Amino acid sequence: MNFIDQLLAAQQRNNSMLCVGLDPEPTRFPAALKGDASRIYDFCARIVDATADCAIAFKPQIAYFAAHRAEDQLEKLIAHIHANTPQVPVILDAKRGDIGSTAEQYALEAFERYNADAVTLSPFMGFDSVAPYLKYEGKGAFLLCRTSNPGGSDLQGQRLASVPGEPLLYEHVAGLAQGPWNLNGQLGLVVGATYPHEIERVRALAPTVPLLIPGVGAQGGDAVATVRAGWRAGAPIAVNSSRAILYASSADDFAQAARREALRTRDLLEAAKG
Ligand SMILES: O=C(O)c1cc(=O)[nH]c(=O)n1[C@@H]1O[C@H](COP(=O)(O)O)[C@@H](O)[C@H]1O
Repeated sequence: MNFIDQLLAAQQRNNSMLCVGLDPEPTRFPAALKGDASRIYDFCARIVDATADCAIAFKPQIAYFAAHRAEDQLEKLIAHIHANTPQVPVILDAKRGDIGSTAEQYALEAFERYNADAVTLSPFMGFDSVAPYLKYEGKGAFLLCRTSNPGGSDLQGQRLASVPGEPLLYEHVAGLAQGPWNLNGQLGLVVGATYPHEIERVRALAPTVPLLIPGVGAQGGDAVATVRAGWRAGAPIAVNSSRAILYASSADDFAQAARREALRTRDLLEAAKG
């Protein structure tokens, strides 16, 4: 099954557009695990197991593992998800972007070392920096388009006078992902939940690609406005929340609290479909 079909199947099975972000910070772990980077896998596996039936995807952020020399725990975690929850795909949030020869190594890392189903990429270096990922049949790649942070507009909001129609940079990226760059039909776009107007614009320019939409929860994005702007039947959206779910409780009941917050967010997103 290719990545987009995996997303559609998980969305249907779990009635969910919620992507559970796995951004483990040992200093925020509950007392029994607190400060212990060797317990990153244990913490994340508990979250995965508690939210597996209400997620469209899991999104581990690689920096939270690499910073703690915990790449082996990330490998083990993704293997755990595939073994126990094969119906929920894994998006490796690595935001890679480099010349083709280096991109080949990054693609190998994402899809063979970690066995992720999709990866996040920066499109800043152009098509030849994205192409190596597209050689992996069935794997997905999300291009940063209009990111959730305020500084995203510094570059993404600039107008391209030399491109027909003079689009803003993020609009141009959306058009490339919907059209000429989408060689294997597996490209998606990242658009922040903090900018619903821009989600709507991206959806108009890229009506069929999947959208990864981070920014609900800790960043304060509007879940209802996000779904209204981005959801269309047949074009999946994965709305990510990380810290609000992971750290819903700092006590021993952290996994149950994560589940409650995941269910609450999942239901809010579903209700907004109208
Ligand atoms: O690519 C991403 O996932 C991403 C893009 C973006 O525009 N904004 C954004 O916050 N993210 C990631 O989404 C997650 C958001 O985490 P919370 O703010 O804790 O929900 C982090 O892992 C970010 O790195």
